[in-house]
Amino acid sequence: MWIKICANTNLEDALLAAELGANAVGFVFAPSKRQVTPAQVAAITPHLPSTLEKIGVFMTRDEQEIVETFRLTGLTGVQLHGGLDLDLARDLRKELGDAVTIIQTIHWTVDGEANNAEEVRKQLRKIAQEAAIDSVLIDSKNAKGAGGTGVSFDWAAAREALADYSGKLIVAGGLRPENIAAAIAALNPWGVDVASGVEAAPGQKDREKLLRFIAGSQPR
Ligand SMILES: O=C(O)c1ccccc1NCC(=O)[C@H](O)[C@H](O)COP(=O)(O)O
Repeated sequence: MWIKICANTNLEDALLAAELGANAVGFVFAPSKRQVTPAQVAAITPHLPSTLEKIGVFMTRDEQEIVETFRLTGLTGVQLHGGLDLDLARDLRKELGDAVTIIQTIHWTVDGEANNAEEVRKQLRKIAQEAAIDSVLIDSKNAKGAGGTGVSFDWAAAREALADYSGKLIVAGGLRPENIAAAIAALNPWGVDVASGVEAAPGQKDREKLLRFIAGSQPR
């Protein structure tokens, strides 16, 4: 199982995630209580293991902003969190080549009347035909935000909509040590991603929670 520990704001937490077995760490450039600047991330990444993936999370669809941040910060991947924009993914692939891992986020709205299953299916069909995208991350969205919500979506309802997608699927949204095994059992993803569920406080990771989350992500 590929494991990404997201929304890191300091070197100690990112190193801890790596030490405990995470495959990737994330840094949020999107507006958030965990938002970091390119300068902060540029100071952190040189001290991380070279084998650890370093993913920047972007809400913007401004290609130049993403490219400049990628080049300045030592990232290995970008997570496109601001909606599906195939042109943006293609342009980033063209500009950054194989050096970048491109993760496309899609959302499951947990409040309101959205027809999530149909929308998710539609987006996955488009993504399946798009070579520029390496993997898909499905995350919860609610009135308060579209990332780091700490709220899980209805896995049973999503299961069917996700089943036809044969690419790399990463599940996020409200995952915690207590529910990670159930999420994996329900959705059989390629990877998992967490931000608030392993924190002691916003932007600060908790060693015990990290340990339990990573242990719970292992196959049984
Ligand atoms: O983590 C944030 O604060 C955040 C804010 C805005 C956009 C994205 C954000 N995080 C991106 C991630 O990949 C998170 O891990 C994912 O949204 C899950 O968060 P959580 O529900 O807190 O585990």
